[in-house]
Amino acid sequence: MTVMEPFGARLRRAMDARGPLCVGIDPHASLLTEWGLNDDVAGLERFSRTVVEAVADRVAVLKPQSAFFERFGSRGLAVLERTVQEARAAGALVVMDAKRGDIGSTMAAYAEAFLHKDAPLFSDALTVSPYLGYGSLRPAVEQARESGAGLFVLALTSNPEGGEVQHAVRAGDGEGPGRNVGATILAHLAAENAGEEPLGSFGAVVGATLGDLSSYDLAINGPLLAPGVGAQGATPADLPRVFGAASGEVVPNVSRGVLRHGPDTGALRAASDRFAEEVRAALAVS
Ligand SMILES: O=C(O)c1cc(=O)[nH]c(=O)n1[C@@H]1O[C@H](COP(=O)(O)O)[C@@H](O)[C@H]1O
Repeated sequence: MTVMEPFGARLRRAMDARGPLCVGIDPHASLLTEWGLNDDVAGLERFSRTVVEAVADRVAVLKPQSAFFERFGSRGLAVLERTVQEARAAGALVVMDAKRGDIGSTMAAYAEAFLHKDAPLFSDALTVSPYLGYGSLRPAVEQARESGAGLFVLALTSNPEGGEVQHAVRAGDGEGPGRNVGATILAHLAAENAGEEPLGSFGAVVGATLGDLSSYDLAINGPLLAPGVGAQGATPADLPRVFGAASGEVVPNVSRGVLRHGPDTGALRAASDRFAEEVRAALAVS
């Protein structure tokens, strides 16, 4: 049996070859309508195929948002399976954005669904929520290691409501004041990725919308998925200010900012290329 190279190594190579941009496949009902498609399974399939055709051969990562597929039940999930397979076949890494999180024994089943090498929805990485406690993600970490896959763990999310959980300060552990929950998640990830080269497989989600993050230790030796560029108001030029010395590990995600240019594949490609170029210029480490 061939064992797949770890996700972190595959991602590093893809980022170096293609640039770090991640394009989200988020088939909102409103976008289907804007594209002249019906809000049904056929519309969903055309939308997703078009995005894959337009950009899967040029961006490092595609991130389908599972909710927009689950909306259509089993037929929507069948479209999601094909989308993942076609995107991977075209050379993109796929991050399944399903934000799963549960008690450990149930988490093992979620991990099997998305990260077991024989799973119909096998993806290169999965977004997960650590808010049942980081340790509840252990089975997903183990499954990812076994499959050469990765995780993106919600640490500091892009939405304004996230702070009430993620900025909460834990009681001190006897060695000084406690740190906030987001920082604790980052510390767990740094431990997970320790010693991995060229990059660990266990990434954090850190919103590009959050402004100066210099009070956080973002050096987790893993990728930082940064949603919020485009429709949520962040720009590629903001990235160095937000991520500082960790900018080289940032995978900025743009969904609606690219998708609103469809349904023409050329226009989608051009929009993705523009973001890719702006990101590359902004993150160029001198
Ligand atoms: O995990 C994510 O991808 C995610 C985390 C986060 O903190 N904020 C966030 O917007 N996302 C996702 O990133 C995408 C952002 O989409 P746009 O705002 O259209 O670019 C959506 O699929 C969100 O679900």
